[in-house]
Amino acid sequence: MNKSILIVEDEFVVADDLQLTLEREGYSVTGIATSVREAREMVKRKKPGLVLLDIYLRGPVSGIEYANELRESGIAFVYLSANSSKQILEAAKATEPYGFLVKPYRERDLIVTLDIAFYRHEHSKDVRSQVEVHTNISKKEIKNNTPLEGIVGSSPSLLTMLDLASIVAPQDTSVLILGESGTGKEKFADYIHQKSPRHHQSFIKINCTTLPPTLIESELFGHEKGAFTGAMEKKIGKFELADKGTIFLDEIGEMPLSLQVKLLRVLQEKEIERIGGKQTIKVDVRIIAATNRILECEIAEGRFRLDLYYRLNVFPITLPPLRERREDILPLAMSFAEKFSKKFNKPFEGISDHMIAELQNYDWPGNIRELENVIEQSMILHDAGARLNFRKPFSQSNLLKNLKDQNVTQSAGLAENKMSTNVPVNESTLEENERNYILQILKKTNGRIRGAGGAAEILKIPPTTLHSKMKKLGITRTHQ
Ligand SMILES: Nc1ncnc2c1ncn2[C@@H]1O[C@H](COP(=O)(O)OP(=O)(O)OP(=O)(O)O)[C@@H](O)[C@H]1O
Repeated sequence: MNKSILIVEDEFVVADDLQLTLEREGYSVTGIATSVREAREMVKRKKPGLVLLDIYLRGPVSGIEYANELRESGIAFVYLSANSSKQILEAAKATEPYGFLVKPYRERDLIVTLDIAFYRHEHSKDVRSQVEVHTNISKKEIKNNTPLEGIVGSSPSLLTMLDLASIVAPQDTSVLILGESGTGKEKFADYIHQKSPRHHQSFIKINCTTLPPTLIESELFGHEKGAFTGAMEKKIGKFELADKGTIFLDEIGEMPLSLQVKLLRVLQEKEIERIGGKQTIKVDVRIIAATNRILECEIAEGRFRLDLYYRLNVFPITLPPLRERREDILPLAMSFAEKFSKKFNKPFEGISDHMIAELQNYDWPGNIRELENVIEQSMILHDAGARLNFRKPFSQSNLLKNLKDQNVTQSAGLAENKMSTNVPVNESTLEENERNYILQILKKTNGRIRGAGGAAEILKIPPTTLHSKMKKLGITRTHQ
């Protein structure tokens, strides 16, 4: 691998110091350019493996503008900049750099960043060569022939992401799945595992928000007997359990900083240590991480480690929100309606025109999960002999109120555009429906009420309101 570096930096002292450090660390420095013009010429002549690029340079062209040329030529680059304002970070990010170092940086950060940058560049080459091998997996073929493990949709943006997932699946690289809540990140992680050579091994999921920080470490890495108060028995952590398989770390943006260091070690050294343990244990685990947070902002605010970000971000897949792929709404709705008609043993004779229009017009802030919930609610309330009708999404009200409104509307004989069931719903059925619905949501969130992806957020009501509703409906923890 070509480990030579071109320094593009117009401050002589900084450049000179960099050169000394890099050479001491075993890298070869192909030269120092003080402007983009010089850099272009040196890249052509010396063909460096990586460019360390200052953003503000002598001459009319900035480092960020030049970065686009480097990217197009397939040359890795890492920014060096004293300015890390949001605006600069955004502009830099758009050029897909292999790293960003904020001056003044520590020598150690420089070395780690370069190590990761070379590693990522090498892996992205593997992936690129796979793209060539896979050119026959066209989007059309995925759409028509390849079993998609329950992934519904044929919008170009979804198919592009499926293409990427199919390409990266057989590779042993980490994958970072980005996207708003409910866009299908876990579904994609599952798909990647199923399509990987590890598919006969375990696929272990862990949600970094559902466990208190004190428990995550033991959950991930395990502990020895007596490691801390309450550790009565030895516990094998998820990483050991996932050995030879895949681990899915959902909501990675929520992982405490102290654990991020340990995760980095798993990625770099492929080893773990149980809490209270003395020996290191080798693990062979592929990591797929997901988040709905903007990790760059988390990094800028000191909540996420840059080195871990670069390790995980070897192959990002960004899932589009449902409102940006409206053509998928109807196929998804149909597939959920069929699923729930079987589950609730209700006939399904298609979706009413009114409902189709409402589904298409709504913006789906909770994405596919919200659509699934709406279809589930509608199916619960659906009657035989009619096409499936729409009930206002939960976000606009609560179920009880909607049903009451609907009762009033029906008894007043008004043909208002609301979900309609043909028979009036009595109060006990309303309560039962609401109770069942809340229980289902709580089951999906593993009983979690608060926070991102919690039941209150899905139901679009404050957690305190949900608590009092649960109390009123007699829902206790044992029910969940
Ligand atoms: N393309 C799809 N086809 C069919 N079902 C889907 C698709 N994408 C997601 N789903 C379903 O939508 C629901 C939400 O998906 P998933 O849990 O994968 O989203 P997520 O992005 O991981 O959500 P969160 O960020 O809240 O964890 C799940 O029930 C999943 O099975």
